[in-house]
Amino acid sequence: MSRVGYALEPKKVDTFIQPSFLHYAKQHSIDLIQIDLTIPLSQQGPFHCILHKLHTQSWKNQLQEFSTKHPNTVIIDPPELIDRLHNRITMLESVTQLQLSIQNENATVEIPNQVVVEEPISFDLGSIEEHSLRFPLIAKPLEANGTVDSHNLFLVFDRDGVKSLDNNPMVLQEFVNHGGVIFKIYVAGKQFKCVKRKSLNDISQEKLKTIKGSVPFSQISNLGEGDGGGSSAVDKAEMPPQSLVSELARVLRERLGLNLFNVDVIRDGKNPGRYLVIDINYFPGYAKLPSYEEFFTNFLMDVVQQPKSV
Ligand SMILES: Nc1ncnc2c1ncn2[C@@H]1O[C@H](COP(=O)(O)OP(=O)(O)OP(=O)(O)O)[C@@H](O)[C@H]1O
Ligand SMILES: O=P(O)(O)O[C@H]1[C@H](O)[C@@H](O)[C@H](OP(=O)(O)O)[C@@H](OP(=O)(O)O)[C@H]1O
Ligand SMILES: [Mg+2]
Ligand SMILES: [Mg+2]
Repeated sequence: MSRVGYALEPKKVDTFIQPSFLHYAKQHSIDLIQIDLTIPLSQQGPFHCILHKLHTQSWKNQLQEFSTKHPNTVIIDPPELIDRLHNRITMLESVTQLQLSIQNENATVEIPNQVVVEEPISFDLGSIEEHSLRFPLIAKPLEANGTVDSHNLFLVFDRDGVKSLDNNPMVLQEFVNHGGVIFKIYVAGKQFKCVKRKSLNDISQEKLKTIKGSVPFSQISNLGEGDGGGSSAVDKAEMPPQSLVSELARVLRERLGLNLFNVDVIRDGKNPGRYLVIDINYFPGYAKLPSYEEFFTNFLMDVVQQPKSV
């Protein structure tokens, strides 16, 4: 039996550590063991591998100490590399200037045009022109550290909308119409899977003439059905080419130096060969994937069979 320790928030334990997963992993000689956060990590183990999604300095110190004492334990993943996903600018840096070699596909992968606003109240609106940003924009807290606040997004329709934002560092990103469907590529080491989900509806030119200021994300669904969107749009949407999905998963895994993440990708409604990465999340909700038990166990088997080289 290989021993895999996990250190996760209680909510994540509830969703991710399902009995079906524990059972499937055990059948494949993987024992998943909950790390007791009330006891120093150094007093626990041994572990072939440690999975974690905790970001306190105390946890990072414990991991560092454990790793020094037990260099053969694989830490999935290094905290300093995970930290790059906690800032919405550094998160997307690995995507810029991606030269994907996608066979037989006329496709590009980019990120939306965006700018950081440190203080919305005193923001120099001239920067909007300077960065050639076009309304509507989507405003996202710069910090993406898993807190409720980090998911408080706004649609911004004009300059007054920028001024009305909460006075925290934000990223202003161009909203790209994409037919109301988002593609989520889940990566776990060499394993990857792309699924489609409902996303924000397109914003029509008509609507743009009538809506002013900014609208919090929680109210965006009240803007009406829009053009496209809805669950039938999801059913009808064509998946991105498999070669794009596999290349994106492979290249990002290499560039980020991470094993566990998902990538949110949209397809430009005006240019179906243009794909945009809008978000990358560390250790996402794998349990939402069909047969996640097998998907994740395959990953763990790769890790324990080839320590330190996944
Ligand atoms: N640039 C964009 N253009 C169009 N739609 C966007 C854009 N950015 C985000 N969205 C929409 O807003 C949603 C939330 O944005 P994003 O994924 O960046 O936020 P998040 O808080 O990090 O979400 P989560 O981590 O839960 O996936 C996306 O799933 C998509 O529907
Ligand atoms: O709350 P933070 O730490 O930010 O992480 C969330 C991610 O941002 C989301 O992307 C995850 O949902 P998806 O797996 O549907 O992307 C979401 O999955 P979950 O709610 O199933 O745990 C979380 O992992
Ligand atoms: Mg997202
Ligand atoms: Mg996110």
